[in-house]
Amino acid sequence: MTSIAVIGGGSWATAIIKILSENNVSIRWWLRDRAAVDHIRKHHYNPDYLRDVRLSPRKVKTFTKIADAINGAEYIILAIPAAFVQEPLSGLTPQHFAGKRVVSAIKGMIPTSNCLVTDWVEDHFEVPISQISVIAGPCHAEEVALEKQSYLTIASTDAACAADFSQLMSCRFVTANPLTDLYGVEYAAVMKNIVALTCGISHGLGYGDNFQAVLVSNAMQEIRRFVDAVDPRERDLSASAYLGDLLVTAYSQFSRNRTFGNMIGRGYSVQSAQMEMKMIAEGYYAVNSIFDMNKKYGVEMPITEAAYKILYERQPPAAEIGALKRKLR
Ligand SMILES: NC(=O)C1=CN([C@@H]2O[C@H](COP(=O)(O)OP(=O)(O)OC[C@H]3O[C@@H](n4cnc5c(N)ncnc54)[C@H](OP(=O)(O)O)[C@@H]3O)[C@@H](O)[C@H]2O)C=CC1
Ligand SMILES: O=C(CO)COP(=O)(O)O
Repeated sequence: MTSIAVIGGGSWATAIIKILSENNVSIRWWLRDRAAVDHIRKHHYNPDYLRDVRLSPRKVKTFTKIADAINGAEYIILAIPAAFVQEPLSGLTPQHFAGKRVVSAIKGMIPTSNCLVTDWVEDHFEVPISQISVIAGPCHAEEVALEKQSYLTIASTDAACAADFSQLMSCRFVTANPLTDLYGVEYAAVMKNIVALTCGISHGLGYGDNFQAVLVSNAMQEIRRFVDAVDPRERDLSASAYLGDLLVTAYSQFSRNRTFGNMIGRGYSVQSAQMEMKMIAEGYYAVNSIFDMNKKYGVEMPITEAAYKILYERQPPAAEIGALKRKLR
């Protein structure tokens, strides 16, 4: 039986636990909310996210201290939005991570340093990069809860590491495939959130499917330019880890980033949209990180720039999407 610590109590953590529970695993789940822990111990479902997902008390144990959750675990899965992942892990040291594999389920960047979560884990906790992987691919927690057929990609620089964890993340309704393009997959996952957010803004402004199709096609080219500049290597961006993830997030009713953008397009301020949404839209933070990073690379990125001007320079969405409109082909 494989022992796996899951860090984070939101929708994606809950969905990942549902997938893993289909296999021969023992799950050590850390949530920051004491009341949620008590509730799960008593009622065997998460009171705040995906309430329909039943949690096996035999397989899933909850913890209020991270060090206890990761004690004895072979894998540590991080499933907290990137903007908030540092604080709960701040009491941990490289010793806590020694000999363990780390999996990032996070599609975001550490905002204070603009670094990928996997780079942060490697630097901060001295985990060899070959022992780190990411969970990627087009997969919404809500559809996992409904057991709708889904596909994931597990990316690691080490093929065996990716293959091993792919097995654990495959079940009746999920097929997980390994890939060795760790950085390409991770950057693409961060950037698709920016695109979904911009799709949402356009939709909120009244733009239709015709416009969105062109926006998404241009976005794929923007992702290619940026990823090639940051981590040049042969990769097939039409694979589901890249294009598939972009499509699901840009078009799905479940997308947090699209929903957030839609509110901005309809006139909400960033703060009021964040307050109204019960979940976190990673894209808001990603816009700032990627925009900032690109000062070094100088890649042509009209979509990210438009999103940055709207979200961080408070430029009117209608004017910025209007200007973007003239740059799309
Ligand atoms: N949802 C999905 O379908 C997918 C999500 N992802 C990625 O998974 C990651 C997690 O997202 P998701 O589960 O959807 O997010 P949710 O908004 O559903 O949950 C956020 C989680 O983060 C916790 N959190 C918020 N602020 C803090 C904080 N300051 N300190 C500690 N914990 C905090 C929340 O705790 P609390 O409940 O106590 O507020 C909650 O457990 C993101 O990077 C996202 O991009 C990837 C693929 C699919
Ligand atoms: O990454 C995700 C699905 O693959 C979740 O992000 P969204 O909720 O914004 O689509």
